[in-house]
Amino acid sequence: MIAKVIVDVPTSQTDRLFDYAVPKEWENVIQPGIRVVVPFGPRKIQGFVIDLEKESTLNKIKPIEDVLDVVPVLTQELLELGEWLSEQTLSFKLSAYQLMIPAAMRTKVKKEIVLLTERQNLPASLQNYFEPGKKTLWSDVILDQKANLKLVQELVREGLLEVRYQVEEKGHKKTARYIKLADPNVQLEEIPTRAAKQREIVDFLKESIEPISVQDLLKKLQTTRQVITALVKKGYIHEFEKEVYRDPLAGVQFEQTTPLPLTEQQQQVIEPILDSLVTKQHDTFLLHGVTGSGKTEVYLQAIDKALQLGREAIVLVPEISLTPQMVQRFKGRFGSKVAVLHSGLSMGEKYDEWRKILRKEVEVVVGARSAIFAPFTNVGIIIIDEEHETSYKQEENPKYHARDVAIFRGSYHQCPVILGSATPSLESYARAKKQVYQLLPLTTRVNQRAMPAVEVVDMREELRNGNRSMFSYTLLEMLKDRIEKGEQSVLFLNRRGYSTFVMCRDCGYVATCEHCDISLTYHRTQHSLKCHYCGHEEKMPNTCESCGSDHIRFFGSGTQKVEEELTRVLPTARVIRMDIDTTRRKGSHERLLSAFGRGEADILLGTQMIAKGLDFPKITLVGVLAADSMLHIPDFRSAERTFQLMEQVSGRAGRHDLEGKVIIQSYTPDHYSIELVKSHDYEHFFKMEMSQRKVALYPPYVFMVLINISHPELTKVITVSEKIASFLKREMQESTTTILGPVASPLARIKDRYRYQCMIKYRNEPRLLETLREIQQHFIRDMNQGQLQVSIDMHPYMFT
Ligand SMILES: Nc1ncnc2c1ncn2[C@@H]1O[C@H](COP(=O)(O)OP(=O)(O)OP(=O)(O)O)[C@@H](O)[C@H]1O
Ligand SMILES: [Zn+2]
Ligand SMILES: [Zn+2]
Repeated sequence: MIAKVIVDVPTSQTDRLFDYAVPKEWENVIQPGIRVVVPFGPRKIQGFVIDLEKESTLNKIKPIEDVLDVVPVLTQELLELGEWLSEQTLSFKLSAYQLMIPAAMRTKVKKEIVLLTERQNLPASLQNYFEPGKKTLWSDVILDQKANLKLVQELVREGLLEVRYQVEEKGHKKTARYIKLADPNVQLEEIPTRAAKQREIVDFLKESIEPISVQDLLKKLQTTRQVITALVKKGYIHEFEKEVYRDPLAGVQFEQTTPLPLTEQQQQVIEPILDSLVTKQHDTFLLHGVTGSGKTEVYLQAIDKALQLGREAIVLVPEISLTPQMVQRFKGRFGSKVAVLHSGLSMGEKYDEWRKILRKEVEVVVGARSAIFAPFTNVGIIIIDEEHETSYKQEENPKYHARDVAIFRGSYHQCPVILGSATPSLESYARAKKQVYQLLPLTTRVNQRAMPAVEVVDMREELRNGNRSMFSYTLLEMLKDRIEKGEQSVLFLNRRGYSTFVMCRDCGYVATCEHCDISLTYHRTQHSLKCHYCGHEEKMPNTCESCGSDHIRFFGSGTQKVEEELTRVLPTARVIRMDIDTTRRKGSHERLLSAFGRGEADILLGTQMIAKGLDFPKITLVGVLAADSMLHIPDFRSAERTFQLMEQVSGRAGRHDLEGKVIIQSYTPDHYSIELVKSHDYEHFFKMEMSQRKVALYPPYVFMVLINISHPELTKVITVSEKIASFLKREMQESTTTILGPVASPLARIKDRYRYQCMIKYRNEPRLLETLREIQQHFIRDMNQGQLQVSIDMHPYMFT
């Protein structure tokens, strides 16, 4: 028997299956999805077993040296998914598989085998490894006798043993002492009546189904340690170690919630979802529901159905909205059936949550992007909330999009996938229009609550009227009014995109590229404006091309500056500032939000991180300080992002009984992405934006690939970039595919590496993946030496 192994060496040459002999004793034990240690040249390294075969075509193969898992850490589905993912993202198979297992398992920590039963219940040959009070290391058992592995594997399956990583962490409290009856049928009369306390314990244990921890028992029965010890000595009860998970939410009380009666619209959208669940059909739904329309309740009830059918649920939410408020809603409905995965967890906590999934101790996982790889085997529904969020795309290798993975898994399990958003991505909405996805609209807020009234303030006008402050008269008046009434306000400042573009403060004019319809970027060193798509360059103007004013300059200020200004104009206002600086420490994000929730501040001032998920009844005013800053990022999605963000921020106001009001300050109030927020008209925005994309040839009309080339020497970057561009021009279909560049990247130098990029726009290019692979292969030697980097991003979201 031989095993086909992907080894832990991330290079192109080793990105293939290697053959290793399976030792006789390990046949039928080693399965696909198990990790092994194999000799590789002079070293011993880890690898994933992908497949097993009768024999090898090679005549000399080395044997597997050690086994790292008793049960596969990757299911058959995940093995196939990894293969597909590495093809689609042009990355190493190894990297794809490593995405799917928790970091704790990739570190070099020791494993121990934990006894979950009495020693005498083990086969005789294993008993000696388990001395009372001593830890049993995996390596001692397995490497001693190869045949032990098979035994251990069986015992793990039967639940008598468990293999556990020793992830050492601060505050690590992994096990507790537990007790249970030695003989569940013990007669109470056997214990002398004078030992009343002992009788009480035995009586209690006879009644309880689950083992109880010593600590809990002491508290419950008001008894002492001595009584327990006496019972253990007499052999009536057993004391043992039991794992307690590191629970990130320990101590947090979740109020149990029950399904709400659905509104008519909610009823209409849930029906097709339940249909596809029951008939085991893979459909992708786009749940387009305005802010506050009750999408979450639809998710909850659809998940409920999946669980009733004995299937599992995966829910993705953006990292930024994985707040206790969000987690609460899932834990409140499904309690301990929910595992939560997000980047705020420690390595050990993540490992614990992941194991709960693998062992089927939970049925629902709520998590950020990587939770899409949850090792469930009977998935019944996959939900991606806020599907338009770009954080669902991973920006490092493998550069995958969680939506694509969701659809792969949905089709594997023949189950529905729900993409939900108040402002769907253009790509998804276009697919829904073409009936690739099924559109499910929720057009009104729950209980007919009004959408907030939006007013756009023209900041050019303010300047003309002599107001040079960053707050318009209207916004300032409204803020004062809310403070007087004891209501709350949210002030949103967009930090992205500052000081890359130049704008006329008199007329709002922003210079754009005449070829690409993309904002030009200011380059300080040459004092010029450049296009990062095609390379077009022009001189920095001294006067506005549109109105002749000389008020043409950079734009922007930070949250700290806004806060200072705010306390100057509104000295009595209590302000909570939320930005990267104030939320650096673990837990500070939640602390600030709950302080605001308790009404300890009048104004919440913040960046992107306050744009979504907030559901506070007293927020009646939302102010957006500079709506334009995102609009002029050199990115073809900038209008889409602006509309989405404005709509999301507006959605925070007036979600409950009090009416909401939104003030958007802008230098380009007539731009459709700002103008259309007034009427909350997504459909109209979609039409406008689609026509722009059509003219300029951007997704969803074409697909894109971004190739980034970097090297410490500028000349080398330029030569390689030019070679790549001309190779592409030769290989791709001239009539339907466009190659843009090479051109310096928006961030032209990072960490002393010069950066250039090429872009491909295509509709249908059957040889694309193959050609890109060829490029990777061609520069393999330079790349291995670490100097040159050529990174390929299929369907890119970041153009820096
Ligand atoms: N059927 C219902 N009956 C009564 N209240 C409901 C119902 N469905 C949802 N709600 C309530 O309406 C409010 C808004 O719902 P929810 O937060 O789910 O909306 P959403 O569409 O997810 O909004 P957003 O996109 O802004 O996050 C919540 O307070 C929720 O509890
Ligand atoms: Zn251009
Ligand atoms: Zn002007």
